Amino acid sequence: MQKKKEEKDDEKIDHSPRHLFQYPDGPSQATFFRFDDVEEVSSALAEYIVQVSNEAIKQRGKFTFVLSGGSIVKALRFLAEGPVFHSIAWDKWHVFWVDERVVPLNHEDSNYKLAKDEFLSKVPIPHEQIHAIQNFHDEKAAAHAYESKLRELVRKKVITTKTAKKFPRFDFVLLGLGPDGHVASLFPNRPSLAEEKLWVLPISNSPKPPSKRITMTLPCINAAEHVAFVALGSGKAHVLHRVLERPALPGSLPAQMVRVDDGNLVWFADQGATSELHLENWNNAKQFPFFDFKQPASVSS
Ligand SMILES: O=C(O)[C@H](O)[C@@H](O)[C@H](O)[C@H](O)COP(=O)(O)O
Repeated sequence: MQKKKEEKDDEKIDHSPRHLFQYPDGPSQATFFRFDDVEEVSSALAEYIVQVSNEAIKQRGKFTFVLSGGSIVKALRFLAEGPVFHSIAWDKWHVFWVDERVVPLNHEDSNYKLAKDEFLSKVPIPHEQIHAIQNFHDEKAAAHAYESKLRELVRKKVITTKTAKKFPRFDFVLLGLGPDGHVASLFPNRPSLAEEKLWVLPISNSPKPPSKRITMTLPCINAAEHVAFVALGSGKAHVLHRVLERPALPGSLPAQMVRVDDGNLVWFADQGATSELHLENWNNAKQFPFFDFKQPASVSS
């Protein structure tokens, strides 16, 4: 009888993708979506992005979308396919990067090149609305130049800001999860995690190659309207368990420091990535009907 009940509870957790997850050591909350495999995650992520994009375009005629590097860029492929592709007003999109490596934009290590090959070359976003981080072979100059560019786009009202805080408010930031808990190019136990004023920082000694990088700062990420983490595959299982279920020492897990100030933090993960989570302890998770995945995306006017 007891076993049957447990099986039933498990089933409820496994098959419902919507849970309101509360971080272990504070009031900050995130919505957690769990799916069977990468295909399902990619399709749900595409629908989520469509919904956020259409809403932003309806409200202010633009959508500001911030990309990461890493394996998750491939998960954007459903945006460039079928009815989803046709439901997006691509000419209203502005694309940014949360981090970049100091290599030429056509180099194999470039996050811009990865995004171009996997996604941007398949969708009609006007070239001048793709705001790559130009690197000049010097991470300090590049970080400074990108922050100036973002500030100029705030003045031109392409990017909004929060009135009380002086940080850009991007509509959507997409983040990958590093095996050591890093996010963007913000690595564990580094002074860059404590930055409070700057929007973009140079990184000179990244433990993940290449060592020279440029990254948005935590307050810049946390000021966004929607931040989505994507964790795929069993290689992310242990770090996902640490980030979601174990309070960490300050600075030791940058991903745990992503706490969206006044917006939505959402996790998308597959079975492999969630295999070390103790979902049976998530019984307090409430159903959170943030949006209905089954609704067809509407074309915005
Ligand atoms: O430029 C980068 O290196 C990234 O922006 C970085 O933060 C990445 O998203 C994670 O390291 C996850 O990468 P994988 O998904 O490839 O493990």
